[in-house]
Amino acid sequence: MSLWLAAIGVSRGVAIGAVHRVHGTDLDIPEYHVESNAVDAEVARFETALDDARGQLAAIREQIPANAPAEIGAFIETHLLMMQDSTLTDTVAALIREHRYNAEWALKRQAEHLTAMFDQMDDSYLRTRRDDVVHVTARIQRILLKQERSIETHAEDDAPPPVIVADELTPADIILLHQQGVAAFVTEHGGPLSHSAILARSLRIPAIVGMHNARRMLLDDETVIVDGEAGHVLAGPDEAALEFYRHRQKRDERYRRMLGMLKDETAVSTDGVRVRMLANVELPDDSKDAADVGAEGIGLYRTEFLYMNREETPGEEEQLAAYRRVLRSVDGPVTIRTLDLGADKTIGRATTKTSSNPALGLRAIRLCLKETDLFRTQLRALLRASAEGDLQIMLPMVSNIQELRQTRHLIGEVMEELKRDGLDFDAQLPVGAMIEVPAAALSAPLLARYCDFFSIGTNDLIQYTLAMDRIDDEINYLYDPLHPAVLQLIRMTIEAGDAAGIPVSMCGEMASDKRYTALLLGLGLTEFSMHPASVLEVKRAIMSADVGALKARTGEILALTDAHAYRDALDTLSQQLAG
Ligand SMILES: C=C(OP(=O)(O)O)C(=O)O
Repeated sequence: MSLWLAAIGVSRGVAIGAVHRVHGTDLDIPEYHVESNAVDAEVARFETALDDARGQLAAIREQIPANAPAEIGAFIETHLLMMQDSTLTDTVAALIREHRYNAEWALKRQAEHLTAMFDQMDDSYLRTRRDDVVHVTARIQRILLKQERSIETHAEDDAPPPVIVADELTPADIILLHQQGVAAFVTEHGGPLSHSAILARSLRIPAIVGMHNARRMLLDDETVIVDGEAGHVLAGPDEAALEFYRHRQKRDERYRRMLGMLKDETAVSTDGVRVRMLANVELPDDSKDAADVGAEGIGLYRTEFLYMNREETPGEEEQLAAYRRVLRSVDGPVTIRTLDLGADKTIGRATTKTSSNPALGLRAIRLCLKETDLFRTQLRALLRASAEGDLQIMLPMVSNIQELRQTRHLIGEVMEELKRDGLDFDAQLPVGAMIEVPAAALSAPLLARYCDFFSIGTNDLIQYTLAMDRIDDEINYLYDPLHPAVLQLIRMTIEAGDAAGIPVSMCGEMASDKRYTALLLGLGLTEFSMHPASVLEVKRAIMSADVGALKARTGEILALTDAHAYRDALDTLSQQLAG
């Protein structure tokens, strides 16, 4: 019998594959004592599980394709090393012998001890090793509990592609799983604006979040259809459903081919307004996708992904090579955002303190201005790369002028250093700010004095304006790009940019959603940046829009005070080009 489940679709497309449940770190660990004469066998059981876990990781390491980002290998190496560490291995064996604990319980006790120790450490790098302990012990626990259905067991050629069903997936998990050829992701938690969802969209992998109890309802290896647009999962589909969705896959493919014909067209509205179409990229190699859809440049390169899944932060030369790669792969300007760490994006050598409210804590530009060595290395690499192409530096989470002044001062110092070192850079390279907190939008006319451009980050702007956590699926209903407060802030930012004569683009997810294209054009936006998968679709909407008419209509709508009339009119306007 088929089972129909619904949740939040966050990355479009249809996938047909076999369920592969990834058990998280929330395992139920049994506690019991083994008989005295069974202690040796219990230790052996633990050691076999440990060996299996090492074997799994070694096998995954072998499967990493040659073109995969280097950090994926480093991430696996760290876990392998940890599995050889005696504080984990010998101590667990000793606990089994001493207390006659079952292996799972002994491992749990030692993991708790280690994580508590890491939590208390003064060194932020060591403190964050706790996550590695949690992940490594969960892998061994899953083997002991026989709950491990690792993705490498699906490696046979004719096996259906795996649909990963998990409690939640970090951006690092997504990168890792993508390398292994997954068909779709379904998670119990997460929201459409989580970085994992954004990553799934840019990798064009259908994904659904917020499907509570998915791991209970779906069984390993059963066939499922994932509709990433509607947010539906159909388990155990009959032949008619399979036929319907195979047809949908073909239709989607035809639609993509039709859009492909727009690749070399310029985005000009029916009344002659020229709009610039830029792409967002997460990894240097993604810029190839941007070129494939004819993007006119990169509007947002999220550099934090260079820092993930690895022990050490990337050095100047490595960053320089990555930035050069992006610059070479696209024609047009490349806007590189400085490190935006914090909240749902963390790195192995995380530098953030554990904060009770990470989204409001020491993150992004705040963190960079505190950890200036980290920031200087990135600025040196960025400035050196600027000698070779049209590069712009974009600062995340700016909320006051002081941050811009400090950064500009630091850039000046780094330029002096490079001059002394005899290294080239573009002394005129544009430096701009993301407008993603309400304070920045409200003070945009002032910030504009220190910025060469603005880019509106609607993902965070909506989160901070509406006081809703972008990764919390429980309050996803509050996520509303059409909220009057959000639209006013967008409008103010565009007007401030126009008045100061600096370009304003939008790189948040709102720019990539064709339902909002008409509204954004009506608000005066002329630069859109989005993941490559949406560029052609939004371009198509722009090419059929009359911007003059939309501006007049948008002005009238925003002046409405009747909430219902406002909402209805906006919905109509939003749908106008979305068809
Ligand atoms: C583009 C944005 O940044 P992030 O990487 O945080 O999604 C945004 O906030 O809109």
